[in-house]
Amino acid sequence: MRALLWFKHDLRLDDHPAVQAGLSAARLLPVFVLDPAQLQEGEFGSRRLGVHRARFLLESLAALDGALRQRNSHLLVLQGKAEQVIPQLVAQFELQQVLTLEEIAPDERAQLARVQSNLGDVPLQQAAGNGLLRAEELPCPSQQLPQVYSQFRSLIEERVHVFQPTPPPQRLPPLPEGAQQLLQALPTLSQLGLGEPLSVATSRFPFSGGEAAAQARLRDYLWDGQGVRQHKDRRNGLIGSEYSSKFSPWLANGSLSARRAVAELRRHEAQHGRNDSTYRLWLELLWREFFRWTLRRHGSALFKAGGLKATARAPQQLDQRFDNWCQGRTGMPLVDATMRELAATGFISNRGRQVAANYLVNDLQQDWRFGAAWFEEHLIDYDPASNWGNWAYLAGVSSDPQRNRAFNALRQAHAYDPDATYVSLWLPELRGVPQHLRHTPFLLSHLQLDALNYPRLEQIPETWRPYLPNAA
Ligand SMILES: Cc1cc2nc3c(=O)[nH]c(=O)nc-3n(C[C@H](O)[C@H](O)[C@H](O)COP(=O)(O)OP(=O)(O)OC[C@H]3O[C@@H](n4cnc5c(N)ncnc54)[C@H](O)[C@@H]3O)c2cc1C
Repeated sequence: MRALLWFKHDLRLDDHPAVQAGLSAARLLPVFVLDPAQLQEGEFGSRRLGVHRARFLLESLAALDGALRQRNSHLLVLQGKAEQVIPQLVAQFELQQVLTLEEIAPDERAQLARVQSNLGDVPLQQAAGNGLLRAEELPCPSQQLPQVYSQFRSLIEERVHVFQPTPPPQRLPPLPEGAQQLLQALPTLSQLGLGEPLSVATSRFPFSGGEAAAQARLRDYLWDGQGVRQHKDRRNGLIGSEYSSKFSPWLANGSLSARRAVAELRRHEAQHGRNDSTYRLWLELLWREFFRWTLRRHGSALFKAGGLKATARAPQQLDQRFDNWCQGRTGMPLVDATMRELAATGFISNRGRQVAANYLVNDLQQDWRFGAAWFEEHLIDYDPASNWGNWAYLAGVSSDPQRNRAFNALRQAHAYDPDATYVSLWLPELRGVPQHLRHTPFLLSHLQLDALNYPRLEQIPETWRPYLPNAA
């Protein structure tokens, strides 16, 4: 058998069913297709792929190519539309099968269908591989899974799941004759029209793309540094590399298998004992799983203004306040610091995401989908199910029955950034303001704010009154 191995959001050799399926091929052509359309503005005015994730992606592809080279193979990276590129390669090298992992998001599924249609009689074999649970491992048909996280979790936890990921192969079949000639250097960010990412001295975790970096972080968080044992207490942190696992960018592009992560977590628990923190990490990974099954079930409905609730009335306006939010210039320091960190580094904490998203939807009353699309462009760990699922949840249009999830942003600021260290890090213009006023610069006079070149809040919400400094 001569096969094409099509990598998409699964940039690894470990625990990869399509890689395993390709091992018996006489010739195997590993391919990744980069679609330049991802770099153009979409429906909501943002790109689907921004500079930070593109950097991470290019590093991940280089690492995958390196790993393949060590095993007698190569990665062919081509730009174009998969529905044209894949069938063309199949015809050119007389391949008999295309192996890949299945997709769960509607656009990606539609693309798989187009590829299959253009392949004609050549089968496109899709294996499950980026989630934790396969459909046959669920306790009920997927359409009957509970639509509320707590119930989903309880149901999944009724059974003990043992994950036994397959290790990476030692060697892969050779490329088809002549395929070497198509190999070319990866494009640079500039060639993709993205410029270069800003170099940020205060950047938190030094994320680098690729499977080896993912495995190193897994090792460090679970074994060497054992950060996992404090996960519960630290998970609301805003600064630094150790407040959470930082697995998400590798999980999102598939450099890390979720099943491998959980298998290692179980191994850690077997050796060092289970505690609230190790359990908490499992619960976080179950959130990811929950949103994956939600996306599978509801498909494109998740991307609609009303989300999964046909009758819900999510705000649908869009005005200057949205641009201010994107630029980190709303006048609410915690939100602004979060948005500036996102633009500068491509990563923000879960707490930061919640506060910023909530503020856009509930305080600024803007259309949540534009916020989700902005995150899509900027997050290095962007994942359709987790991003749009979390946004819909916060906008009150998910399958969760609770409608109003409004946060008090000022209360959050005092609770999670009590010394204003985080806002001082990302908002240099506030460093000269007395510390007790750094979360409330809107209490300063017009003259003072103008001198700082920091925006003024339109209005101080009534609910913030109890959290204003006494001096005000
Ligand atoms: C508005 C909003 C948008 C988000 N967009 C994304 C996204 O595009 N991609 C993404 O991976 N996560 C997203 N999240 C979820 C969460 O913020 C990140 O997964 C987490 O901050 C990543 O850091 P970590 O790997 O250190 O997480 P940890 O706290 O160490 O958790 C471990 C893993 O569990 C999963 N996880 C944890 N929390 C969640 C959650 N709430 N939803 C889904 N999975 C979770 C992730 O895979 C994460 O890597 C979003 C959250 C919000 C509120």
